[in-house]
Amino acid sequence: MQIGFLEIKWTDILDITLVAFLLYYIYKLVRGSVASRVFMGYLLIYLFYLIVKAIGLELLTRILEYFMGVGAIALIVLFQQEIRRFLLLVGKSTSLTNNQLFSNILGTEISPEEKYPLKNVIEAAKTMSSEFTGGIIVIQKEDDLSKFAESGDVIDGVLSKKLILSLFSQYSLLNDGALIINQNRIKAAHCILPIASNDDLPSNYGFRHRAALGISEATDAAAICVSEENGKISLAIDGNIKTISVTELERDLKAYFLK
Ligand SMILES: Nc1ncnc2c1ncn2[C@@H]1O[C@H](COP(=O)(O)OP(=O)(O)OP(=O)(O)O)[C@@H](O)[C@H]1O
Repeated sequence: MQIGFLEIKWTDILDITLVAFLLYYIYKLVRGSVASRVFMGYLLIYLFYLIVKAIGLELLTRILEYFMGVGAIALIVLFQQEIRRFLLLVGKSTSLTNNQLFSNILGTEISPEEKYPLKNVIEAAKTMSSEFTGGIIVIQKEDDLSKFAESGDVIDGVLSKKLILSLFSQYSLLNDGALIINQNRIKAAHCILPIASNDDLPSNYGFRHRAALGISEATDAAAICVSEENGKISLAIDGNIKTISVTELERDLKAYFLK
């Protein structure tokens, strides 16, 4: 195909489409985190490098080339969480056990409702909210959370509303920190989560909310945060946190885990 003086082959269109998808997925993964600013910074330097190269400023081109060479390694270190999530995403969508046919043959099929028994968690959050009991409940998705579970106390008990409420009760020695849930088991309580680096958060979001946001930035887990101060429920997913009603909590958790 000829557009003006440009000759465009079908491979060029395929190339541009694939790059656009790649950039879109990278943007989706880093959106809202500090990594997104680093990514934008690197992109701007790269654009500057292209301009400098086109103009023919050789010394500056060389310096920028060296800088970007080292920068690429720095980016891998900085983006290791995002790269992991990206690879998990790719692996997940091509995984044999996710395929209906293979699941039936292998007999490994578990319905999403069985895998993520959200009802107990939603009920517990509702009660905690009405009683102004503060707490963070982290629901594991694909990413392994054992590193965070190890920072707390092992529970490994069957998930139930009563157990969640007992662990967060004011008389519990484990009511500080976060609860980590994996499928139908409460893995650990009293866990320490990474604190979010995002500094555009509302002033009423203290360390509890920042910890909930932090785990959602670092992994694909969802974190429910109930405020001790005002009983409000917030939900952190994919590096975003918002204060929501119980009905919205149910809707959003189902959309995230069951679809
Ligand atoms: N890194 C962390 N990981 C897990 N939990 C944490 C972490 N940091 C703080 N918390 C929890 O948050 C509590 C302190 O909450 P803080 O009052 O600072 O937060 P907040 O977001 O204002 O919540 P609230 O609305 O409930 O007051 C601590 O007692 C602890 O249970």
